[in-house]
Amino acid sequence: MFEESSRGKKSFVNEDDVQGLIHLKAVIKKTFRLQPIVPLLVPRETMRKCNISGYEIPAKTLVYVNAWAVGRDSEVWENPKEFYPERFIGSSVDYKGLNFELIPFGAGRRICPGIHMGVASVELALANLLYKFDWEMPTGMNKEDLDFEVVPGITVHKKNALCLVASKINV
Ligand code: HEM
Repeated sequence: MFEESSRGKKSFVNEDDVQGLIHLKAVIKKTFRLQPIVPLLVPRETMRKCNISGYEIPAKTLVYVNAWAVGRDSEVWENPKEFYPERFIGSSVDYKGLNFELIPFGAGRRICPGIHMGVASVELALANLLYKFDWEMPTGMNKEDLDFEVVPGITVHKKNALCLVASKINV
């Protein structure tokens, strides 16, 4: 992700530096796909009667779009449950609302207006944590012990905190 020789030398990884971190960006996209923060987006109400894939939807029906399920749909994603962020490297699939298979920020008129601020915050925080520290699981913990339980709600949060051991890298 970073050149090992230059790691930790700057005081802060900024937005320009982040643009070159292709692998980090792919990992974030992959995480948005499998663990969307707003899994059912914001509910819609139909304005008039319509037909979606053969289903008659009456006017004024509350409709939820399941972004969580879309991100795991084997009809659009090969091996959907696999941790394989490289699938996004060189791919034009993005989360800006034009590719309906990846909609962690929604799409259309009600797409998240904070998308750029949200992405920049996640990228900058993660890049700086990885730039300054090495990260390990606590002794005795294996990747099989990682738990993905969440507290349900319009936005999801981890049920149990992920505890990791951070060691500041020597510059
Ligand atoms: C990683 C960070 C974020 C994620 C994943 C996210 C995701 C979403 C999603 C999925 C929606 C619903 C879109 C839809 O139903 O089509 C939404 C709506 C919204 N988001 Fe975000 N968001 C993030 C950050 C932000 C930030 C930083 C702001 C403001 C500074 C923001 C403000 C809003 C607002 C105001 C709406 C409602 C838009 C409307 O209904 O017209 N979001 N967001």
